[in-house]
Amino acid sequence: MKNFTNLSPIKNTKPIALYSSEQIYAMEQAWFAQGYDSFGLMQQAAWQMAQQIELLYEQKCLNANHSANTNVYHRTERLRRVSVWVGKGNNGGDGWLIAHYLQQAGWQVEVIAVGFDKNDFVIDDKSVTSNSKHSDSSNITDATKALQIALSANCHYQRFEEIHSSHNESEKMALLAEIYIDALFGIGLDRAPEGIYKEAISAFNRTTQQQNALAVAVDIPSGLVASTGAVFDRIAVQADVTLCLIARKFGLHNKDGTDYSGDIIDIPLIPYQTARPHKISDKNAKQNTIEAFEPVAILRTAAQSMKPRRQNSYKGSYGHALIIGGNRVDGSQGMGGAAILSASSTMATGAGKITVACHEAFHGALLTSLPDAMTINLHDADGLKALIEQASVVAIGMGLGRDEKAKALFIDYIQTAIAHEKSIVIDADGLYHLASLQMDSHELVTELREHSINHRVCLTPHSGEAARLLDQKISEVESDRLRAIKQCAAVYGGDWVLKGAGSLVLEQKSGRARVYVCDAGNVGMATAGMGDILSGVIAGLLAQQDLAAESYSLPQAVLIHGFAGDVLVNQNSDCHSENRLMIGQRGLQAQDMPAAIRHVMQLVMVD
Ligand SMILES: NC(=O)C1=CN([C@@H]2O[C@H](COP(=O)(O)OP(=O)(O)OC[C@H]3O[C@@H](n4cnc5c(N)ncnc54)[C@H](OP(=O)(O)O)[C@@H]3O)[C@@H](O)[C@H]2O)[C@@H](O)CC1
Ligand SMILES: Nc1ncnc2c1ncn2[C@@H]1O[C@H](COP(=O)(O)OP(=O)(O)O)[C@@H](O)[C@H]1O
Repeated sequence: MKNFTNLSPIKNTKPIALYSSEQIYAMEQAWFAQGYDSFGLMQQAAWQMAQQIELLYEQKCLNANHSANTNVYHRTERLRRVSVWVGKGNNGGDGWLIAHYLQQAGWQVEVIAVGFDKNDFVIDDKSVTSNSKHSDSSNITDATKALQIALSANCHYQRFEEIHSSHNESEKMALLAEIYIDALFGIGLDRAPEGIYKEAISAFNRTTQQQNALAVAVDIPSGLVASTGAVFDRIAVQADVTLCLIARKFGLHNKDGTDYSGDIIDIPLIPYQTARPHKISDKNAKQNTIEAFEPVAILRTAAQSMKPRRQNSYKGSYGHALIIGGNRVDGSQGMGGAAILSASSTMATGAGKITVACHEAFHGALLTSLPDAMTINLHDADGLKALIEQASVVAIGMGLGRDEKAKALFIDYIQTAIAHEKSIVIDADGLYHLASLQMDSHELVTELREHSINHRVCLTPHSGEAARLLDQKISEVESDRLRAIKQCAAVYGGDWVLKGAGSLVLEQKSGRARVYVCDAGNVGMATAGMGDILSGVIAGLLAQQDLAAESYSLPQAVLIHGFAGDVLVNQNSDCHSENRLMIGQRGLQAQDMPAAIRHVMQLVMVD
């Protein structure tokens, strides 16, 4: 859980470029093509990681001393013990060299080798002394060379296969350590770990937990797919810290990545951003290289600052948001709350005026909680279409209903909004209807796509809604959320949020799509109505024409929404009143959000 004791991330942190594993391999290849040695790169990687591990160890000792209430730090008296778990690829190669360097630095080291044959440990002096520029030019791989160097230096090792039993592996390990290094799989993982590998990952997690030890992943936690953030069958190393080599992987920040990676420390190693275009002489190769290194997404951890309003302005200066939803289909309880929640967050962002078009049955409830809103009957088509003409932004779909009557209203109101060149936000049941219209090859889908070229159209599905829009299974969307959001944009046009842990945002500008990962929000927000709140924030920002473009952008809206949730679950540290109630991950309600949104809006204001 992120700590928002200090809310400065809202204003200060820089965006971070995220890459797929294919791109990282391409970066390495471009580096080697400039004449640099692949084993040299592995040595640098391992050396820098060894340094980081020393620092992490010192930090761990300091923390332990602080919690033991002593200010004395007995560095030299401590045993420094590390257990390094290695696989057969280059990630394992990194692990062997880390073990070697830490042993040289005085650590007690044990390597747990997984998937190795006994013959792999026969010392071969030739491979240690081999100094071929590229390992491809000899039969010795970098990983083998690393293993041989560690063996020659007498690094102690055990084969996992020999110590593994269904009982307690840790009893059979020669060494119980303070730090466990996961170098089983890196970016080369391309299928579910099975058999001994699956056992090794589980044993690694069990042991680090039993020992209360620090779990440090080399490059990426084993089991996590670098390009997607997926984990097969929940089998992945649970890292406290990930030492991320070369460039940030997209998978560390999406889906399961946020659960498994822990704190991320970058070890950049090569200047892939600046060195690549200059040294490659072939014109075509140069173009390919530039394209290959375009990040797949940008991690946004900070919201943009907003300027104060002009004193000489009035409510009309800050737009009129029209929220259309909250229907009641005959015989049902209805979904009035969806529109009310959405309107309340629109208001909390500072939109000048708000009208809620919902079923008349909910007008009383709406005005009780939001007396500042205007109301109109959702089914008063003529009245509502006249209002659409006046509105600055139309947000539609939250609790709209899925019956044919609601579908007809959706078509009518969207066509009116398009005819009057309005910004449009579509959520929930609106997305349901849009998916049906796409299946029917209805002209509205094309009209909306064309409208989105020159006007803001924001669509905000979660994975289930995206699956329906794409006529795919939810598992297909979830297996590659990056691909899914791009497909949504390609089919329907417009700007998109694919909601969930590490919400993805896709914005199209000048014919170019940019994807962002918004690093805000928490699992407490996995409750009904949070999506309605998000659509309200988007509409509220879009309504305020005085804002700079970045300040009403979709990433900004998603960040403000996420930070509001974060403020709530950490609000004891952020508020000065001892008496204020705490809200935790469990029990956070969508109705708590507007107050927190107002708070975040104030935090992002420039003084
Ligand atoms: N190149 C460089 O210069 C540098 C690279 N660096 C490091 O290299 C790492 C990438 O190395 P990598 O490409 O060797 O991939 P890696 O993650 O070790 O895995 C491949 C191995 O795993 C296996 N395998 C895969 N999935 C499996 C499964 N489910 N179950 C079982 N086996 C499975 C696969 O076997 P195969 O598919 O061949 O059967 C193969 O043996 C990168 O993350 C970074 O740490 C740094 O040192 C910087 C310099
Ligand atoms: N684990 C999580 N981490 C971060 N944000 C989350 C998490 N779970 C849900 N959210 C956010 O809460 C909102 C939930 O939206 P949605 O599923 O549409 O809810 P509803 O349909 O009930 O309004 C989304 O913005 C989503 O990104």
